[in-house]
Amino acid sequence: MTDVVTEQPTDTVVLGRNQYGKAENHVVRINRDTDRHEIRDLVVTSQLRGDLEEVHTRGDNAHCVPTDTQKQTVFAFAQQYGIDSPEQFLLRLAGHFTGEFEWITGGRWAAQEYAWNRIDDHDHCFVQHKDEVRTAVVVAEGEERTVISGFKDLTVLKSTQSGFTGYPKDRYTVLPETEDRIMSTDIATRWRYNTTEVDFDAVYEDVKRIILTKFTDHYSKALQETLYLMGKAVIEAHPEIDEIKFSCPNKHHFVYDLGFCGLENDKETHWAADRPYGLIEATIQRRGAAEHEAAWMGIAGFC
Ligand SMILES: O=c1[nH]c(=O)c2[nH]c(=O)[nH]c2[nH]1
Repeated sequence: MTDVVTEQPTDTVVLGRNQYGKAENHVVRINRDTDRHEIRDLVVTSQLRGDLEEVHTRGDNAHCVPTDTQKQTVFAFAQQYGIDSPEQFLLRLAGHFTGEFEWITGGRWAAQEYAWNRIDDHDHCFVQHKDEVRTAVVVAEGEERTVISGFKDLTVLKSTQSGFTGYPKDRYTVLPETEDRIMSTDIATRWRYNTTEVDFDAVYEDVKRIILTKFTDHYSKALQETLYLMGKAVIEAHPEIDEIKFSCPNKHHFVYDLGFCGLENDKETHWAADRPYGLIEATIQRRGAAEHEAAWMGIAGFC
């Protein structure tokens, strides 16, 4: 063991302002009390201030409430008290930390909330309250024109009616099977027209509508199945579209284990992990239609 060097306060430096904590705890709280689920989606940062002099100057952690404890508290409070509003949630955290630890005299608590709207007033399917980014590509070869339209960053979530079972298991498999999980993705899609005689705005809106409605209307056995069903519905409804591609992250939402503090968590409080994520890509084509590899050249991120 190496010698522990404890720095003493000196005449040359003093500790200035400081605060510390756990940043960007992404907590998704589903209220499942009735079949009509409610969702609150917050990214919460907790930082403590107070008598932390010796934590810094002597390496004495007696006053250092771990950032991990701050994180656990955020998830435990989401489960225990729910999330009425970001402000109320942060005030509760502030009250807790300053009340629980007498040397913690203040702090800073911040949140960003992602708002969700119901898809078609659905009970448990939501689309994030932001606009997607629309994309368009035209490729010319001689007289031929090929149009590929699409969008990205259409974020959707179903809080139930999704599972993942029946997959092969080997010695590296730890994932438990589930028949009830959150499924969420940022939909990126592009579709290729077989004609330019199209009301592009109208078809765009209809493809988006079909994709959103399809997302809601089935129990999903995997994101792969849902992408296939969405693509199939688009191809079937639009004879002017021969091919549609998807590139969609499976945005994992892990049920937060709150057993450490005796709280049950029946798929209500989730940690929305940003990385790693599944990446599910697929092309759905009209049977018998000509392929057009050259039109896709230069469009990255789709297979
Ligand atoms: O919908 C899913 N598809 C997968 O391929 C997969 N793999 C995994 O671990 N979870 C999931 N979920």
